[in-house]
Amino acid sequence: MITIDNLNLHYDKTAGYNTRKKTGKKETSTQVIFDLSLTINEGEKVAIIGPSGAGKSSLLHHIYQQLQTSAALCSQRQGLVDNLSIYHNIFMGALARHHWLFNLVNLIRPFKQDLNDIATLCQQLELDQPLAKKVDQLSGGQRQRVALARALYQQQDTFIGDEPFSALDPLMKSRLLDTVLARHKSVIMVVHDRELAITAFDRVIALDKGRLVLDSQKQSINQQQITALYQTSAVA
Ligand SMILES: Nc1ncnc2c1ncn2[C@@H]1O[C@H](COP(=O)(O)OP(=O)(O)OP(=O)(O)O)[C@@H](O)[C@H]1O
Repeated sequence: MITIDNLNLHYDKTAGYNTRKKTGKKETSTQVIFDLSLTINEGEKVAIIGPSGAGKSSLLHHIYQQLQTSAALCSQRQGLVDNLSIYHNIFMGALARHHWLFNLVNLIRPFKQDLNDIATLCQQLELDQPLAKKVDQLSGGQRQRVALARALYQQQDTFIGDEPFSALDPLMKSRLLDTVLARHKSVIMVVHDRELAITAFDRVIALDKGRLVLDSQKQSINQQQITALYQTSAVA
């Protein structure tokens, strides 16, 4: 599904992420990923872990750039439109599936089918708020579930998530993760909860200071190695 070969990713203040080669001139950018090679096959459920600033979001951003229209992204930034309703924010996930005229009519006067589908989705995500409510009136955890619902409503085979449950309590986090895993063939997700990463995913990838330091299938994960990764980083 995706092959990354010796990736060196830089973050430039003006141009954002880029993969340019070193020129020898004075550097104006920061390198965030170093010599990273990785293959992720279709059907895999992969957790990306690592200490803060390790490069997890940068790697996820690069993966999404490669997959683009074939993957649904649920990023930390959410990108919700504050003065639109829950319904409208979630329906945006389906815009690419329909003709623009259908989208326009549906946004002005929602079709029953979409209203029902989105209401069902909200129930599954335990979001018990009126669909007409504007998202700027929601809590952090409710907003996170609207962003998650919008990504699920894209109905893609691949889900890419950057800690999409950070504002939720552990039990709800675990239930919603099960929903995301069940609804997608492939999942690549940054997960801050190490325990959850190890128990719920088939494969765990760890980054530290921009480098791939662990790539392990669930059955052969070395818990001590993961603990050490976070301890080393805390004292560094
Ligand atoms: N907008 C930005 N401007 C400058 N540097 C950035 C920017 N975004 C990321 N970086 C740099 O890239 C490095 C990796 O950041 P990234 O967000 O990928 O890490 P992360 O592992 O996802 O961290 P966290 O767990 O805290 O979200 C950081 O050290 C940071 O300094």
